[in-house]
Amino acid sequence: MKYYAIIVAGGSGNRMQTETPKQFLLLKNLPVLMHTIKAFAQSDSQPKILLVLNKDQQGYWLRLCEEFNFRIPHQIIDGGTERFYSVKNAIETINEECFVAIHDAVRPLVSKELIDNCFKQAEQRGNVITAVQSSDSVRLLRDEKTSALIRSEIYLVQTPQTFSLNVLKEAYQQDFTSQFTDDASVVEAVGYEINIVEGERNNIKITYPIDLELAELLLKN
Ligand SMILES: Nc1ccn([C@@H]2O[C@H](COP(=O)(O)OP(=O)(O)OP(=O)(O)O)[C@@H](O)[C@H]2O)c(=O)n1
Ligand SMILES: C[C@](O)(CO)[C@H](O)COP(=O)(O)O
Repeated sequence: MKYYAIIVAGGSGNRMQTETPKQFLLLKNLPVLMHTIKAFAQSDSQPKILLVLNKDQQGYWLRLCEEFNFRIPHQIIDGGTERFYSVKNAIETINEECFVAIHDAVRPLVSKELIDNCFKQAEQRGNVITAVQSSDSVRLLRDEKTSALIRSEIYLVQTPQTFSLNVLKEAYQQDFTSQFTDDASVVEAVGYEINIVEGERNNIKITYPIDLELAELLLKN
């Protein structure tokens, strides 16, 4: 079976509030995005890597690759205005039967073991997304009233999210809605059940400044 990894790095990082988009910030002296690509390149699955980048940032990325002597092969795809369109652009370039892991560039601590497990489980079950059970109590706020949810039923979703290419091609024909916050929600909307595999607690998404500080602490030397 062939494997692909779509690494989405087409965002502008508004919540991070740094001039340089967060995917290019240094984490232990290497841009965040390079850590992420390295994890996929080191996996046994050896996926073909598609990197989605905003057109305006592609030149900057190529200069970073020179500066850091970063030689892992990857194909650059133009980003879209929403994560949905960034993923869609990448899917449209793939034309062979395969399994595709979609991963946020800003989750640089993903392990190669988790990546390999996702490809293996997706082949067995059709699709698989990574998630961890909530360790906090959770409440729903609706119509100004809060109510407790059953914590053991709540999963916090991560990436990689891995699917067969055919399923992704079908799902990404849909029109975008703001409820599509990840790939699982897009695939579910065309009728597929989504399978969960245990994620990793340190597979954090760098969203706010504190997340970068946490990643520095969590990253093994
Ligand atoms: N149009 C977009 C928006 C997001 N992403 C990517 O999707 C991942 C998860 O998105 P998020 O953390 O929301 O990143 P940003 O959109 O950059 O952040 P913000 O929402 O704070 O602006 C990131 O790796 C981001 O680069 C993308 O490829 N294309
Ligand atoms: C895909 C994702 O990382 C799963 O948790 C998340 O939904 C991305 O959300 P964001 O608002 O685009 O950061």
